[in-house]
Amino acid sequence: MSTNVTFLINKSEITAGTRGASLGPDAIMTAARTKGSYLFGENTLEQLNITNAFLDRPTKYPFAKRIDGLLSVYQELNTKVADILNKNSFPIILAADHGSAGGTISGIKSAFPDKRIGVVWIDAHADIHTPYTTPSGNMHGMPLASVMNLDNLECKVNEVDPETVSLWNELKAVGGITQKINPKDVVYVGVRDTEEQEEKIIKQLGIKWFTVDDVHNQGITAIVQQIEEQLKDCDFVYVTFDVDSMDPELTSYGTGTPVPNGISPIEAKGLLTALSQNQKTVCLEIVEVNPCLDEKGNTMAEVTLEIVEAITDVIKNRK
Ligand SMILES: NC(=[NH2+])NCCC[C@H](N)C(=O)O
Repeated sequence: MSTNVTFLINKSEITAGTRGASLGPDAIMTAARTKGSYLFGENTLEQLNITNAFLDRPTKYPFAKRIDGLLSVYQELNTKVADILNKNSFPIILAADHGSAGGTISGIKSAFPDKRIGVVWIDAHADIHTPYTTPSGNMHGMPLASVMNLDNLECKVNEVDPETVSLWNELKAVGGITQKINPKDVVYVGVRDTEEQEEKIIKQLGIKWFTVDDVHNQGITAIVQQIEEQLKDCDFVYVTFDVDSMDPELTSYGTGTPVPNGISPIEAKGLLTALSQNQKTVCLEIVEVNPCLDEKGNTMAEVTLEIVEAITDVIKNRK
């Protein structure tokens, strides 16, 4: 028996600060067509509603930009991801920006409310801000805090209005369970661009963090072993891959918030294929390809496609 894969395309790019990530999933599909790959025709493909019209009017929430739109994205993802999992299919989400990852996690938790879910967060950024601590107001910096039910008031720098607070609390409650993830069940890989408010809470919560140097020095096998050890008490694992975890010099600047000195595309592929082999892994997400910013044509999407092809192959051949 092989595992069935469902690609879920989410083109809402309302949580990043730069424009164009909504074209990321299409850029990956274009890379596939150029290459003559039928990856997206051979597997089930579903689309989420697009909320990008929120970008065409001002947002009312400076410390949680377009949180009203993101709430509907979370709600839809919560239902869709749970549905795919309940049909025994494996969701691979190709999303525009990272802000929606909290909606994906809500969907996993809704499908398995009594199970403990681990998260592998492969990214240049920690994405653990809250409206109280954000330097930018961009919601793609907050998904992890939303699923761990964090406010981080200790590091508060923003005076947040009551309407934003109420939307933030609604966002955290999507799916009915407010704390979906235990901080001990989160592992960072490649994170290297954080703010002080984030560093404080990461330390306080004791979140496991593998740096780019750890990946270079210890190698993929050792890192994956330690990730699995850290998540050994989890029933299921969600892996999310922000392409800005990779070194822009070895890929391209085709992503909204590139950061120098990342992991290599070979390391990324090794990491993701190894994590896909883990039977506990039930959902993968790939985010932040932005072809509008790509100085090398469609390179970021091409590099990403190779990784998507490799993980799909591993998952489909899983027993
Ligand atoms: N997934 C990402 N690209 N996140 C970027 C976040 C950048 C910064 N920490 C912020 O909150 O604005």
